[in-house]
Amino acid sequence: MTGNSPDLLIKNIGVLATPVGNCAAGGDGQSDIQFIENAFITVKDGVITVVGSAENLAHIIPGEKTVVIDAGGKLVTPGLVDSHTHLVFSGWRQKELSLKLKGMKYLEILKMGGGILNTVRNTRKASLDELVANGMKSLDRMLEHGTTTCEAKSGYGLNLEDELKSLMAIKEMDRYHPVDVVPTFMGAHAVPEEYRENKKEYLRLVVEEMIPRVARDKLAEFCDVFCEEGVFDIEESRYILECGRAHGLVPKLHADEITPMGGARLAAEVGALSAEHLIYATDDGIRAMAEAGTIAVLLPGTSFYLGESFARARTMIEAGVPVALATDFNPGSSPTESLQLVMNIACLKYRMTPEEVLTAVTLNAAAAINRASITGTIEVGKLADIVIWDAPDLDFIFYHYGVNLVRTVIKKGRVVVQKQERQEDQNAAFGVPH
Ligand SMILES: N=CN[C@@H](CCC(=O)O)C(=O)O
Ligand SMILES: [Zn+2]
Repeated sequence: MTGNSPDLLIKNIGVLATPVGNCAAGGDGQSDIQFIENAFITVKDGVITVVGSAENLAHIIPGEKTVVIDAGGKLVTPGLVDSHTHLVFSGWRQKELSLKLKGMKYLEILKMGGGILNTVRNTRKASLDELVANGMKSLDRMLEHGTTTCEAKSGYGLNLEDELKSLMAIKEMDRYHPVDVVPTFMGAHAVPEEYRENKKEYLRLVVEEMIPRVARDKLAEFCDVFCEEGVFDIEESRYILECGRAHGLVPKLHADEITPMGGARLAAEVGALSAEHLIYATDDGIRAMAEAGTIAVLLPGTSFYLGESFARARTMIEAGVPVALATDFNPGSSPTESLQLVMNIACLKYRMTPEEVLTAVTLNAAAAINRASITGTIEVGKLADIVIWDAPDLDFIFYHYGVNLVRTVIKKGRVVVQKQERQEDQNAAFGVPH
């Protein structure tokens, strides 16, 4: 009897909101959300076994060991998926803020040897353990804000040894932290200072030494390149991504972030799973992505933080490109772990609806890192990655902004975040003299 009873029962869900399916949703499909009122969920061995509405709850027989969570009539969604982060680094860059306020541009700071190159100097000096400790702290913050899976890029090592160290740090974090961490190799994040006069030689190092080693040691699933003016141009980016693919690394691309370079089209041409940023993607690039089925990973927090324009999310959705949203968490252009904040910015600045945003941070984000068959929706057979919000409905989390509205986070069926609830009676007692 106990053998068949669920490990976890979440009951009294006011409204359960989830996309459905295992594939990225574009066009009208981006706003297809299933809403179930008065819902419950059961979980066994970390996997969702039943999603039902209250009238069927009587059929569920909890065992002695079943953990029962009362969702208190609140909103429940899938755990959030952050599909673009630069999680592994040492040293924050708060000094750049005053430069930015004086009008200095992101690429100017990089050209002076600051920006990414500043972080490279600090990351090279850091030990593996230090990188893991820094990353774990940020993963804690992500989890508190509802993120249950994230992607993480290397790219602050920029030599064989330190790129491997960064990817090993990701592996360690994935092993020890409840958040699942999916690794991307990004040795082509910048040209390191020692190769400034000899970029060709750095390209050779990436292609002939780093990629084969990363692939051999199974340290990454994806290969990403910063395709940008003064960093890697279109043909250099194509060369690196094709070499990565030949070694089994799926292409991704930082495309058209600060300069319109034709990155969106390149991503489509090389069969990239996703193109990221896309602030200056052209109509032609967007069409090419729609035809190729490339997912757009948009990063509105970065536009907000750099004072740049906002990507044309509505044009992309209307063209049928599936849109995902991510933090771009990094120490320079987007120092935030909160996907919730990004959801708010996307709603208000991209004019994406709450339904479109929910798909963008769950199903589409999972698809952008090849995880849509196991997470990103609340459906039988998927991992029990679930958030209970201190909110009565989906609209509320877009309306009440700038605060953390997560109440409970469940990862693979285990409660990993539980906020202290204010008791009704405590509320009632408020203002009563002692
Ligand atoms: N644009 C390139 N890489 C990061 C920024 C990294 C940094 O500034 O340290 C991004 O995606 O925004
Ligand atoms: Zn990035």
